[in-house]
Amino acid sequence: MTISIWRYSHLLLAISSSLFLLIASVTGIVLAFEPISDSIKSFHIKGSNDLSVAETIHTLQHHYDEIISFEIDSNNAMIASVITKEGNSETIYVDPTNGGKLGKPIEKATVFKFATNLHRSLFLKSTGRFFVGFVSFILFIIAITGVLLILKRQRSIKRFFFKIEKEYFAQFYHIILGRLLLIPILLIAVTGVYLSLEKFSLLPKSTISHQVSIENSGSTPKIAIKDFDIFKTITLKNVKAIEFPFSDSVEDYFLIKLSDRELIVNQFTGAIISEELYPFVTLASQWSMVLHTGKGNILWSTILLIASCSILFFMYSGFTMTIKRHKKSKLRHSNHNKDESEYIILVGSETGNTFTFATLFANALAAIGKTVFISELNNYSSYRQARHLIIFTSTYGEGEPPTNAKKFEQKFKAIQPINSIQFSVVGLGSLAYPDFCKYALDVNHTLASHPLFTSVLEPYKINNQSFEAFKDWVSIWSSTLKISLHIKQPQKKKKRKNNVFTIIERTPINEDDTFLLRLRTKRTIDFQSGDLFSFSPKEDEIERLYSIGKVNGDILLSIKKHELGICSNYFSKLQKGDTIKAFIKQNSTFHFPNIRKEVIMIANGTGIAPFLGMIASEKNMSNTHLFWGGRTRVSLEIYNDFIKKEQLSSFHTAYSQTQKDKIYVQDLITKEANLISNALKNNGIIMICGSIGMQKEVLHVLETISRKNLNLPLSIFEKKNQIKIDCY
Ligand SMILES: Cc1cc2nc3c(=O)[nH]c(=O)nc-3n(C[C@H](O)[C@H](O)[C@H](O)COP(=O)(O)O)c2cc1C
Repeated sequence: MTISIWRYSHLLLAISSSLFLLIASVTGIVLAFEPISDSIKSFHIKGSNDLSVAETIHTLQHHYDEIISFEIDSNNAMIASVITKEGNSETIYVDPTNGGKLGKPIEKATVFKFATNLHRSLFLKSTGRFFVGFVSFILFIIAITGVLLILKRQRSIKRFFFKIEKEYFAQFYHIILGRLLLIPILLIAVTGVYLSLEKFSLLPKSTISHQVSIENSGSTPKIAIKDFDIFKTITLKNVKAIEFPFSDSVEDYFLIKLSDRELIVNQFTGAIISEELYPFVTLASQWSMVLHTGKGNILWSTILLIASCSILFFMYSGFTMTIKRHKKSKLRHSNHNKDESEYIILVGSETGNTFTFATLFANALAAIGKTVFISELNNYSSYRQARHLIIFTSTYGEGEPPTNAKKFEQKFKAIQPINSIQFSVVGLGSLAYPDFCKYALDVNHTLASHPLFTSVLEPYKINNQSFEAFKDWVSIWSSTLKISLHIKQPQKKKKRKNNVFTIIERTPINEDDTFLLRLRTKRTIDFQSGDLFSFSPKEDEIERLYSIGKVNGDILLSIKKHELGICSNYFSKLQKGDTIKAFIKQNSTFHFPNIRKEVIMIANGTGIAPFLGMIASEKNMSNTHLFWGGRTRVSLEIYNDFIKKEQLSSFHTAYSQTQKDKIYVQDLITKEANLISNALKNNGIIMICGSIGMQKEVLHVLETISRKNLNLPLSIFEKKNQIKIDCY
């Protein structure tokens, strides 16, 4: 299957460096604990950072016979090399406030020594160091290609942190963690590369050469060290190390290493003999070390720890995603070659889901003895025996083709068909995106504009990979072509963890064969009205989804019993106290808006269920209007208890069977054109729930109103997510 260049690079680099990344991240996890452990055992004395160098030297000189040097470690503790009054030479941690000995420097723990060597050089000396540096560079590229993939998915930089549609655990958290930990991972990679370049002396020279000023090099006027101006102004906070003069000779001096510069100070007069800023390369090395190791900063080392763990997770989730995609996109072998086949099936798919449908369809045709050829849209060609072309394609970006369909249009223009062909296009997409199945519509348009291609059916759109909708299309297509097709069930999905729901109330079945179920579960589940109740009956294990109303924490379902409906018949027999196993799927694109806006709720039949929950949960519905279409007044009765008319701004009903002239919900909308156009203009939300037929009619009316009253196409408001749809 064709995959985009960025996904390909991301994957290839991840696979090729996986072993090294595994070692680097596991040792990185171990090493992240070192700064934490060091800081717990630190000899840092609180408040000592603010002592001046003058005070500190004065205190130490009282306490020790001679001071050779001292340095401040990454945890702000002072290590000094001294000669004690007893004449012993020692390197010890001292308390700068009183000069007292605190302890001896602790040797690095064996586990950290081992992890450091493995992390830095894989115990392979220079060769290993080179590999580690190179893998850091690869990690950097993996992170950048990851960013590009997220940008492609989110469609703009502005939307980088916008919501991600959850397909499955590995995919969702790969993206979520990738966004959250992008900066630490980039820093780990860049600093890793920098430190390796430094080790191989590939960076510009970073040593300082001091220019000694002659006029400050004399030994007069002699001043006590504690009175040196420069020592009085520098506090320990800024000091990295100080080397004391080797002898009383005027050529020997204090060497002061600060965080950004080095100073040479006359040991008699306290005058600055030389002052040099560190070059950028040295500062960058210091920063790289701190950022790469987290030394001296527990918060940063904790972030590094999380980032190292996340790299392991990315490896797991990345491979899971790849295997999943590969499995889905594996094309079954066509039972005939392209020039022998009567039925040509072409697939446009980015992440493999569309292949599942196309393959089921191809199998069904092959099962009744048809010659079938199935391939990717990019492989479009001429087909000697073809009579039917069936295209299944998803849509990406802003109505763009998936990667394996990008060349289709160009090839279609270039290749002359041999025979006249009947075609059908099935779009797989999601209503969560403004350009729902747009690419399928484009393909349909391209085919329709060719004289040798004849359309069998209107292009058909499938939302969220609905198997039900797919089966509907197969049945329409096959009855149009007078073929009897049997679609075999897809492979059973891994069982999800169902919850047990108890029926706590039900209404009798009314004259429209509709009834309400109220369900409760013992476990606390976080859900909202508009989410979906997922139930898979034992008979076929195919998932059915029902829009939920949430009423006082219970689930309210409105169900219409269909003569042959496995689920609706099963539900219709459930009595109070019965239990069923199901789970709740989040459907955040159909939640009531959080921000107070005008909301127009439009439903027909059982589509009212989520709105009943919204009315029950929302205290303030002063800006909310409900439009509902049913057969008769009696149809409304089962819902009456939940509709608080006085709470709503307005409630409009359309009964199709009550009067001679049928009135549908779209007729009510036409009548209230001003209400609708004002809501659209003022960023209000229109929510539609119910049958696909009603959705089509309502959208048509909304389009007309929008164009007439606002002079704008409805797509403007669809793009701004002002139209929310949950129809089936
Ligand atoms: C990043 C991204 C962008 C998408 N853009 C659209 C879109 O513009 N229009 C649409 O109808 N569906 C869009 N979808 C939904 C997919 O087309 C839908 O999930 C489809 O079933 C995926 O099929 P595939 O796995 O075969 O590619 C998008 C999905 C993703 C992840």
